[in-house]
Parts: sequence; C-alpha cells; structure tokens
Amino acid sequence: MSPAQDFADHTPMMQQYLRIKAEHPDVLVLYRMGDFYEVFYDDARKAAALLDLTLTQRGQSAGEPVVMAGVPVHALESYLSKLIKLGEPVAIAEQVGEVGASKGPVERKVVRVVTPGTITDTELLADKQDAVLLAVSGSGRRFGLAWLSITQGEIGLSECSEAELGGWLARLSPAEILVDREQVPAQVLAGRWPVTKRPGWQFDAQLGTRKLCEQLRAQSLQGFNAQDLHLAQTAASALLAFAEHTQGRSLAHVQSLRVQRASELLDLPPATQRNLELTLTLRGETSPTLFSLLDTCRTGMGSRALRHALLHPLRDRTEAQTRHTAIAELLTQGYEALRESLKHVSDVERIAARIALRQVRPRELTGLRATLQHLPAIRAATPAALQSPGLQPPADILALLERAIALEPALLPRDGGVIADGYDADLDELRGIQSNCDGFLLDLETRERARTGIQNLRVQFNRVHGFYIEVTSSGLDKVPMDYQRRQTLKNAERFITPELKAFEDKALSAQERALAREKLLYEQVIDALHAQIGPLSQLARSLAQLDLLATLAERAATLGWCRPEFVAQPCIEIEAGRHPVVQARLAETSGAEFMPNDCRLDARTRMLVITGPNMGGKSTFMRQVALIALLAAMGSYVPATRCRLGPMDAIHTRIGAADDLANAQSTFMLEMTEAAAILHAATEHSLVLMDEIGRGTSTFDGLALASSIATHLHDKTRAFTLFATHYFELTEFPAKHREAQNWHVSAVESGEDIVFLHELQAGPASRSYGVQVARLAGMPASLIRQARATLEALEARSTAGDEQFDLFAAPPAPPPASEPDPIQAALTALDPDTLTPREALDAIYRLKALAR
Ligand SMILES: Nc1ncnc2c1ncn2[C@@H]1O[C@H](COP(=O)(O)OP(=O)(O)OP(=O)(O)O)[C@@H](O)[C@H]1O
Repeated sequence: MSPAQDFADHTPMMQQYLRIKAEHPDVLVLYRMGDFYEVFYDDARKAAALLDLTLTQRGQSAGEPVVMAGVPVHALESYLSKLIKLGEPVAIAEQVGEVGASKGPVERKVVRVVTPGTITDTELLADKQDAVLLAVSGSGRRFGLAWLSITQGEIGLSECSEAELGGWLARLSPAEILVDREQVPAQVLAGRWPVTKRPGWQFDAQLGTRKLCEQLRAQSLQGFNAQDLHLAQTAASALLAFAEHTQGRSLAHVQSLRVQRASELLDLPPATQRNLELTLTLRGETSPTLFSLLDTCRTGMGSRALRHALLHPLRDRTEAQTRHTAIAELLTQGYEALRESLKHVSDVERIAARIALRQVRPRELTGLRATLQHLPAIRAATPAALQSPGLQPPADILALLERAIALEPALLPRDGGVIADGYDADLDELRGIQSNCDGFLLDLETRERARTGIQNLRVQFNRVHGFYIEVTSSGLDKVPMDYQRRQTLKNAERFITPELKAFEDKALSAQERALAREKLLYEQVIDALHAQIGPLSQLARSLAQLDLLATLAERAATLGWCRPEFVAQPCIEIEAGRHPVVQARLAETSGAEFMPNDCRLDARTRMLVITGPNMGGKSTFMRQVALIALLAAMGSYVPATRCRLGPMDAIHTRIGAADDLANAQSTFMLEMTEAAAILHAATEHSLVLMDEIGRGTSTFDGLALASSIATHLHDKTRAFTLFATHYFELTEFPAKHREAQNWHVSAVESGEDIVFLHELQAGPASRSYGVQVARLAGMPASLIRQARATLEALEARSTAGDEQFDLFAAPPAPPPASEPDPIQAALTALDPDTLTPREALDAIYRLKALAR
C-alpha cells in the first residue's frame, strides 16, 4: 500500500485513528506515527493555527484529501507547553503494541490526557507552585470543594458558603476547575481560571465516598473527619474520575486526605490577598511580594510548602507555635549547614508521583539516588528536635538505585545505557558482545591485510551500511573472490565477507536484545520503587518542612525579626513594626532607612483613625500590621522588636482599587461592594483595614458614608480597625467614640517643600499637604500657584461659615405619625357582621357626612 493510501479513511490505520478520536471528541488527539505525533482533520487545522505548523494533505477521505500536521516526538514537551498555556487539552495516543507483531496497524492507545490541572511533566510545571486541579460541586448557597495536585499526593476537601467561595478560589489558585456541566457556579465562570465541564453523573456523593475510601485504602471517611461533607464528597467523585482518566491509570501515590474547614483558617478574602500583595503585586507581577521576600528556599518542595503555609494560616495557633519553637531551635543551633545540605536535594515529591504514574525518567532516579545518599548529611545538620522518621526511608531504595541505575544514564530508557553494568548477567553478556566488537574488528583487519596483501585495507562500521571492509582504488586488483561489493565511493569500494556478515548479525541483534532487556529491567526497577511510594512521599514532606523551617530561620536572622507571642486576650501590640517588603525595597533602591512604628490595639482601643499627608505612610503602616499578624499566624517570626497577638479570625482590607471594567463595576460600586462584604463578615476577632473609604464619590456622599462605616465598625462589628482617611472631619470621631483614637503620620514643611517623617504620632494631622505633594510630583509651577490660591480661598470660606455640622449626631428621628383620617377611623370601628340592615344604612349616612 502506498503512503497516500494509508490515509484513506477506510484503511485500518485511519479507522483506528477515528475510533480513538471518537472517544476523545473534545480534545486535540496527538496520534503517534514513528518519530512524529500527527493530528488530523479539524484537530490539524486548529493545531496548525495555534502552533504555527504546516498543514499537509494525503490520501482521500470521502473524496477529500486528509488534512494533517505533525510535531516531532522529541519536541513534544515544548508543543504541549504552548497548547496548555493556550488552555487546549491534549490526548496522547501512543504505539503500545510491537511493530509488526500482528496484521494491521500497530496497537495504539491514549496513554494520558494533558490538561492544565493534570500536567505531570517536570518541564511544564512551575518549580515553586503546584498545579492544582479543583472540583466544585453544588450551586446556590453551599459548595463542596475537592482538590489535588497530581504531583503531590494529597487530596483536600472543604465546604463553603457562597460568600466564601471567592476566597477559596483565590487561595487555591487552581490551574483548572471541574464543574458539573448543568450547574456552573457564577463565581467560577467569572474568574480567570480554565474551567472544564464534566457530565452531571460524575458528581455523586456516594460514588465520591467509595472512590475516596478506595484511594485512601480506608473503610470509611470517619477517621479523616470527612464523613459528613457530602458536597465535598460529590466534588471528589468528579475530581478522582478526571484525574484517573487523564493519567490513564489509578493514582497510587495519592494516599492522604486533609479536610480543611473554612472556620479553621484565618480568613483571607481575595481582596486581602491582592491588597497585601502576598504572592502577586497589584500589577500582577511575582515580585516584590511577601512570598518573593520570604522564599529563599533551597528546594521547590520547600517553596511550595511555604506558599501553602502563607495562604492557609490556621486560627488555632498550635502549629504556628511549633514552627516558632523550631525556628528558635535553628537560630541557636545554626541553620546554615542544614540549608547547605538541602541544596543537594531533588524534587522527591514530584519524582515519587512520577514513579507512581510510571513516567519517571532515568535522570530523575539518579537525582533521587543523590538525595538519598545525602540524607545522612542532612540528618547530621538537623537539630534533634526537628528529626523525623520520614528522613530515614528504607535502605533498600538507595541500595536498588545504586545497583541498578548507571552513573550517568541516558535521558530516555529507550536510548539504552540506563541500567548499570553488573546488575543483570544477561544484559552484561549482550553488552559484552557489543564491546568485543572493537577487538574483533581489529583482529579481522590484521588477518585480512595479511591474507590479501592490501596494506591500507580497513574494517569499519556506520549506521547506514553496517560493517564493511574498505579498499581504496589502488588495492582493488588484489580483492579476493569472497568479497562482495556493498558500496562504491569515488576513490574506494566497500565490501562485505561471509565472516563479517555473520558477525554483523550477531552484534546488531545483541544491541536490539540489550535494549529490550534494559527496558524490561527498568520497568522492574519502577515496580520495586512503586512499592515504596509511601516512604518516599513521607521523605518528601519531611524535606519540604525542613526547608521551610530553615528558610524562615534564615529570614528571621537576616532581616532581624522577632518571635511573636500569642495571648488569649484580644490585642494587637507591635513594637517597632516594619513593612518587610517596603523596607527591603527601600534598602535596595535608595538605601533609605525604614521608620519603624508601634501599633497598640486592645479591648479598650479597637480603632485607629489615621490621618496625614499623601505619601506619608498610612497605607504602608496599615499593611504592615496585617502582614505581621499573618506572618505570625503562618508560623514565621515577624518584622518588629516585640509582638503580642490575641486571637484572630480574619484579615479584611478595603484599599483603593482600579475600576473593575471586566465586571462592569465602577470604582465606587466596587468600593461599596467590598466594604459591604467586610461589614457582613467581620467579627470582633477580625482585623479590618479601611483605606480612604468614600473617596470614589462626591465629598459629602463620601464623608457621610465613611463616617457611617466607621460608626458601624466601632459600635456593631467591634473589629480591630485601622481607618485611614483624608476627611479631616473624621478626626472628630474619637471624641465621641470611646474605643477609637486619632493617630497621624508626621511630615514637616521646609520652605515650600514637605518632608515625610513616616512616623506614626498620637493625635490628628494638622493639615493634608496635598498641594505640596503635587509639587513634589512635578506639577507645573503656575498650576501649583493657582491651586495654593484656591486652597486659601476655600479655607477662608469654611472658617467664616456656619457652625460645623455634627457628622456623628444620632440619626434624625423618623417623622411623627400624622393625625388619623376620621373616615378611616370610623370605617375601622365598624364590624359589618354585627350590624343590622338599619344600622348599616345609618353608618353609610354618617360616613357620607364625614366625607363632606
Ligand atoms: N515607615 C516608613 N519608613 C520609610 N518610608 C516609608 C514608610 N512608610 C512609607 N514610606 C515610603 O512612603 C511611600 C508612600 O507610603 P504610603 O503609600 O503608605 O503613603 P500613604 O500615606 O498611604 O499615601 P496616600 O494617601 O497617597 O495613599 C512608600 O512607598 C514608602 O516608600
């Protein structure tokens, strides 16, 4: 059959392709053909457009040529990475049968489906971040969540209300969200995450429970405290089904479950995560952020554990306190040696997952081997209090890797040279035949030179022609009868002899057999490692935690942070607190010193009204208080000289933002929506940051709203509140509200200029210096002169005006009820059931008279 005929749609190969495609209608199917992955028909057109491939045409299908495009096997990863970034899932159909083993095309099967949330290829994954696959079930008021990072091995379950869903999505930052195609939550659609819709029957609580029990090898979910989470179980059924479907196998390494109840976490709503620039700056960059400042981890596992700790701080402070103690231990015993030894650690977590998925590559196994060899040094550098059984995996894992895997193996098992010499006698023998080659060829060459008398005769090998004896033109007349011509060159001829041919057959078949043997042995090594997934995952967790702790210790020492103290009574007491990221930026850019500030909030002072000039440092101060509280809660030391913290359930922030044009919300609408959410959610254990609320509307509206919001927070919510404002009128607030105090950021005037001291001082600011700040910003001098004159005029008018309006006066009483209408009163007094006809007639006359 000609190549073109291969592609006619009635041929067995195209039938095989069409069958595979029918099973995967929604994804691009890459169909392996020798050294290429081919895509056909509409997939080909789509792939050609997305990947800039050349379309070709072959054969005929229903009278039309078959359109196709291909990518070379060795370049698969770079194409996959492009497709995944474009949100295009891909099914990979490999040749799984032996070529020529049966009639018809080689057997092919989809071995895995690659989607943004299920990538396992080391090259496609970010080192410092997990790709989280999240399933969301339910609609309306309550939602079930189940998530998993395939390269990590732990399932997370939770349930939340509609208001909490946004916080969860921001916290988990999933690479892909699975939803029931008939019930897609609006918040999921509104987000920036790739969404995959799955059939409704895959969302089933009973199925979820069964799958979870199977996965965790448990009788019930009771031991995990997850038996009552029906919505989360529903999500888990879809999650596990999808994960298995994409990997083409069950996930042996996923063996643990963590139930995370929203009420257990310090609530960090999406606005807080954004405004505090935890992992992304307001501009969407990854640096400078709190995470980028903290993350000096030595391993990807450590960085991922750090990110998790930062975004999932617990309200209960036990775990954080244990971390503080560990940091203290590392600071006294030294952390440098430990951090140095962690440099030699590979990503054991991902390697374990890739062993479980049978995708592990030889070089990853040598990485694992080097890590295991290095464990004694790591244990020696770890303080006794931080040792854990996980750091001592069974010795046979290392023994196996040392015996079985070559020192420097090839990239892929199919290239050979992966299994070490001496591991398998059969392989050694086959390799022996190959390496004896050189000796045999030299020997043959000497013998043939002697036999023929051709002195420059040479025995050689190349991949295309195999073995041959080369004789230059000058020696051709001496060539014996048994030489058979193989190839003619310009100045020479190449021959083969029966002896050389026999040797060639033996050598080439030895090479093929050695490769097959290596493949088998490699599979056996993976089988043996598969049985050790448990200890390997435990090792990964221990190493990640060690790296995280050593990093926090290093940061604490380098940046001069202190151990926070947790107390039972409500308070936030910080001495000489700093904003760690602003401080680091200042040091890097201008070399300027950061001005530390105190903060004292307790049962008697729950609100600070902060005033002062623009650029004075109000936002920085408020954020630093929140960051210090968060750092303490995640188990880190904090940028201060002393810090005492009472219980805390949430950090809410309302800080100026740009218009949310995508969701058709104006700045003001967004401001009010966020403020409303805070007023509903905050409790007296929450920390609330309100930065210049009300500035998105007219002065009077804004002032009125700002003062009402402050009153609500003070009187009703009673949250610890930092309230920065430009409305001077609000400095009157503390005079009438016992638990509020005025503070201001200081600045001094020097001539026409202003110098910011960034120091927080008691009392209200004396003025706002807006015009001076505008001057600093480089406004034209004439404009500044005009602004100054206008300002003076306005100020004069306001002092000459009426007595100041009392913003915080009690709301006016509702208008008094008016006199009741006499007709209505008479009508109300009537009871028709008790009237005689005569009385009824009288009543009508009376009403008629009243109406006149
Ligand atoms: N404590 C401090 N020590 C040194 N520099 C500081 C301090 N606080 C703030 N700054 C510097 O001042 C700049 C402005 O601070 P910030 O944004 O907090 O001012 P602001 O009062 O909130 O201004 P606006 O009212 O315009 O929002 C910061 O970017 C930082 O460089």
